[in-house]
Amino acid sequence: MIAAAQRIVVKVGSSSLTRARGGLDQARLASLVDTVARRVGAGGQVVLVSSGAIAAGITPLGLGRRPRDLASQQAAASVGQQALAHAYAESFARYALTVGQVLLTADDVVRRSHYRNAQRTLNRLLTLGAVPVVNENDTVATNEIRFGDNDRLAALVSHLVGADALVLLSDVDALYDGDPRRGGASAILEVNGVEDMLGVEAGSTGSSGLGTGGMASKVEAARVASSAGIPVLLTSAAQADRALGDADVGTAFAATGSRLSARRFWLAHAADASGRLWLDDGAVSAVVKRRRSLLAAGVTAVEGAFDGGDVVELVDPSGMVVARGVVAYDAEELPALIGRSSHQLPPEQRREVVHADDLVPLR
Ligand SMILES: Nc1ncnc2c1ncn2[C@@H]1O[C@H](COP(=O)(O)OP(=O)(O)O)[C@@H](O)[C@H]1O
Ligand SMILES: N[C@@H](CCC(=O)OP(=O)(O)O)C(=O)O
Repeated sequence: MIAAAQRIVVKVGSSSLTRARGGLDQARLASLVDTVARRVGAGGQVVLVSSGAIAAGITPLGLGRRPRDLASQQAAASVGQQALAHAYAESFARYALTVGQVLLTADDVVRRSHYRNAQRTLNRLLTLGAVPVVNENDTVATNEIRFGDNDRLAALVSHLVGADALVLLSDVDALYDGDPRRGGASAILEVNGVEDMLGVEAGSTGSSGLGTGGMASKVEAARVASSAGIPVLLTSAAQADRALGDADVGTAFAATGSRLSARRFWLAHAADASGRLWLDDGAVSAVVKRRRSLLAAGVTAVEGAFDGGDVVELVDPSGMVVARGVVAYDAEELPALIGRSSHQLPPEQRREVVHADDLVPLR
């Protein structure tokens, strides 16, 4: 799958680039660069999503360990990102390759107008033969608006650049059915759909204390990318060379959905939801299976303060999110309409609550 891909996004975690007590591990970074450069030399295009700014700033600032407070994390990222960019530039220069640093905030990927901006820059860097090195812009991101971990960022960037595959590199060689630190867990070689994930426990803390998100955020990123038609390979940075070749390593997540337009992908995965609509079983089946518009008759409850035109989540009677869409009414208007069929409503209130064109099922 990866061997045949032309444009790929490779995401590498903090734990794979930095030493246990912080500070960049130049040898591991150089080995990753060797792998990426080989691929680019063979005509492939690679976007590198690299974590490690905060971890790389720990030693130069004498912090001792990964800081917990936002201001120190921002300071560490400021120092560490600079070191990271410098190290990549020097290392890729061994292959006469130029790197372009792209620091994104969640807003740059989540707001549709900004999305196109980032897309244009990344595409141009790639066509000019440079290697874009992407990270979250941690120095200005606050807790409320930041991605926090780069797995989700990598999934969004994969869609943004129309990647043929996403490779997630960590310190563990595959997804296991339980945390491998506890022992007795078995590696999962392929994930072809949600049924392969039943019973899998993906922890949300990393082993090194340097990264964030753990395996849970990688599984979620793999779900986002694969459901939008992008296959994902999850393995360790130590196996990167084999992963980008044609060796069978790690866990392969098959593409489960088809490519979505930028707008539908944004609706499904990137946009912030301002509220929730609870659906009865009939409405769930109409929306998810038959791809119909959501009518007021199938809505049982409304949560949140939203205006018509905002994005909301549609949830089934058990509370599971089954779709997201752009709602046509303000939150205050809906209670008077829900549960009523169209012929019971005045003509001006007979429009769909969420039109099928503005709705993306998530199952
Ligand atoms: N089911 C699982 N399969 C594999 N690893 C798991 C699982 N659950 C928890 N983990 C832990 O997640 C860690 C990877 O997460 P993290 O340290 O955040 O990575 P990174 O810094 O590369 O983003 C692994 O080292 C492993 O200990
Ligand atoms: N933007 C942050 C990434 C945060 C992080 O640690 O992510 P990861 O190691 O991918 O779980 C940084 O560069 O430190």
